[in-house]
Amino acid sequence: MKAVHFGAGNIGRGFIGALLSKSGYDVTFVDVNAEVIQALQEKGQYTVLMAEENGVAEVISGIHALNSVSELDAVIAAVAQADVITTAVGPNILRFVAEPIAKGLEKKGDKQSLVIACENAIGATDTLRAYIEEHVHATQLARVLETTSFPNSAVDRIVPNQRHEEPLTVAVEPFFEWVIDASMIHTQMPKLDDVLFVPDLTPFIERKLFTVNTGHATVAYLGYQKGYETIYEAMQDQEIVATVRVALQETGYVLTTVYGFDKEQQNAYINKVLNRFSNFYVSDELIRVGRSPLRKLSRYERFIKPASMLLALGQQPEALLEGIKAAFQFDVASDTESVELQEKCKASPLIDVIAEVTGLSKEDRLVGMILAKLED
Ligand SMILES: NC(=O)c1ccc[n+]([C@@H]2O[C@H](COP(=O)([O-])OP(=O)(O)OC[C@H]3O[C@@H](n4cnc5c(N)ncnc54)[C@H](O)[C@@H]3O)[C@@H](O)[C@H]2O)c1
Ligand SMILES: O=P(O)(O)OC[C@@H](O)[C@@H](O)[C@H](O)[C@H](O)CO
Repeated sequence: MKAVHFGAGNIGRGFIGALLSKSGYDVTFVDVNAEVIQALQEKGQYTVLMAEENGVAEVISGIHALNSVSELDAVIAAVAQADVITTAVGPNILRFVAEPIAKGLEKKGDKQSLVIACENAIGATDTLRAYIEEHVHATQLARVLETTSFPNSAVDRIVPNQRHEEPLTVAVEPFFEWVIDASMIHTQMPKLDDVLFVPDLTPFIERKLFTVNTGHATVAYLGYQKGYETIYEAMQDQEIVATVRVALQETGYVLTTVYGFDKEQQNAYINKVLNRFSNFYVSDELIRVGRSPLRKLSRYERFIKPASMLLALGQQPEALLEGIKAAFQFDVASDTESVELQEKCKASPLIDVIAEVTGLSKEDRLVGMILAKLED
């Protein structure tokens, strides 16, 4: 069995590539980062460390790697031979990896394969599939779609930015969850150990995005305002913990009401998530967790979608608004989206910026509430 994984970064090496390898796949990483690719090519293996007391180290071996810029033909050939093609590059990068995937799928003949985007976004594989379809020749499209499944998925494991003496080593939290929408697989089911296949992904991805990621982003933005550097540090601040807890009660209300998740189980899930954020052995910079505020403040993302749903259910978002306010004020010179957001806020009336960034109309109640909060 062969797998090609685009994105040899934190989650690529620390979770998806490792799980594919442990499930018996011959894994080829594809990345634009020449240093990482060269190191993987030279060593053919790397270490995954569990970020916990006396955490074990696992060696992931037999790894191949290709540079997606200088070895494009080989990337396309690898995709053509792969049973499973995955990505963890960031939602904004999917458009760039679509072409080599499309060219590989064109070349594969009648081989069955799966393409799965492992990104923090609702319908990420749908997005990738749409880009891929733009690059597949019209005469090949029907065959490619017949022989390829494109299931959406949700991935959960905190893997911070980090530096080790051995640069390929990656420390990860022990917890992990990879959920795949089985109803979107019409080809042969893949062999993926420790993956949960579900008949409908929507509740799972929304529960993950609106609990883990809403909570994480709330801690990051509030923590950044208070001058902390890491999630762990911010989680020692009881004011922040209290706000994030209320924010997760707000999203929890949406999740239990709309998807029927059991209230007790949702509370246990929230507690577990907050414990994960408090892991002393994970040093996760607020700047990583808050990265790309324009994406995080967009219509179907971790703040605006649950806040809109809460309003539609007749409840008022309070703590979510605190997080949204802090996100609008996230001012980090190294983050291009943060810089763009701050420039927008200086150049245009706030109500226009809020409507543009959130994708809501200026008349929307939530826009008015965000404006009032920002002017508070
Ligand atoms: N780190 C986490 O805790 C975590 C957990 C769950 C999901 N995710 C999701 O996984 C995705 C990746 O996040 P990450 O934290 O691993 O980021 P990362 O920056 O560590 O890794 C992304 C990798 O993609 C590579 N890349 C960029 N452009 C590319 C291209 N055109 N072709 C091939 N590779 C390219 C980068 O060089 C980098 O190595 C994001 O969607 C993120 O939301 C991250
Ligand atoms: O990757 P992002 O930018 O969507 O969100 C930042 C973090 O919240 C995220 O990477 C988490 O660590 C991860 O989603 C945990 O599963």
